Amino acid sequence: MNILLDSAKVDFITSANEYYPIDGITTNPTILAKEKRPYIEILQEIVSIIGSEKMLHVQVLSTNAKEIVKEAEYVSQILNGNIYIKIPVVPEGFKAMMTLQKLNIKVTATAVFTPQQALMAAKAGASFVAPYVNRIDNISGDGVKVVADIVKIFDTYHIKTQVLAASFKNVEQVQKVCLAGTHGVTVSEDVFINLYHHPLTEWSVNTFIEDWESVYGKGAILGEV
Ligand SMILES: O=P(O)(O)OC[C@H]1O[C@](O)(CO)[C@@H](O)[C@@H]1O
Repeated sequence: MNILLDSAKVDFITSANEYYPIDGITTNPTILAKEKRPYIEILQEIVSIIGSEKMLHVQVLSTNAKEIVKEAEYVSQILNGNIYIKIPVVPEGFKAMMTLQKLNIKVTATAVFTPQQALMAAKAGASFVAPYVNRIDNISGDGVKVVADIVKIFDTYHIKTQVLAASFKNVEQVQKVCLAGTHGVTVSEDVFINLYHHPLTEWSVNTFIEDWESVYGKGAILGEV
C-alpha cells in the first residue's frame, strides 16, 4: 500500500521524507504553479530529496497525443528518477498512453471520476489510475464507492494497474478508501499530518514525561539515570 505526498513544497517534502517512509510524490500543474519558480528546478530538487527509487508523478499540459509524448519524453529524460507521467483520461491521452507504453515510459491516468474511465485507462496501458475522491464527493457523488468499484473491477479482470486514490480533504475519506482496498493514496500536507496526529497521543506522551520527571528529574532518560 503506497502513501504519497501531493505536494511541491520542498521543505515539507524534506522533513516528511526524513521521518516517514513515504513512497513518493505527486504533483500537478496547480501545485507546481503555487511555488512561483521554475518547475524543472522544483522537480529536480524533489528527485534529489526522495532519491531515484521513490516515485515522482508529473503531469503533462498538452492536449494532443504527439505533444503529450514529447512532454513525457522531456520530463523522463531530464529527471533522473522513478518518473510517472500523469495524463488525463481523454482520447488524445489514451493515444499517448499506448505510445508511451511502447517507449517504456510509465503513466498515471489522472482526472479519473468514474470506474469506466479507470478501466479504459488501464487497458490503454496506465500503471496507476488516480480517482479524485473529494472532487466526486463535492458534486454529491460518492468518491469512496468509485474507488471501491475500480478496485473490484481490476480484481475481477486481474488487471495489474493500481489505484492511487487522490483529492482528499479529510482523514475519513482516506480511511474509507483504504478499507475499500485502494493500492495507494496521495495526500496533501494537512491530511498527511492528520493521518497520525491525535490530541490524546500528545497528552499521553506529555503525561508519561511529567510523571517520570517528577521522580527521576528533568530530562532524565533510560540508561542515563
Ligand atoms: O482536489 P484536489 O485536492 O485538487 O486534488 C486533485 C488530485 O489529483 C492529482 O492531480 C492526482 O495525482 C493530485 O495531484 C491531486 O491530489
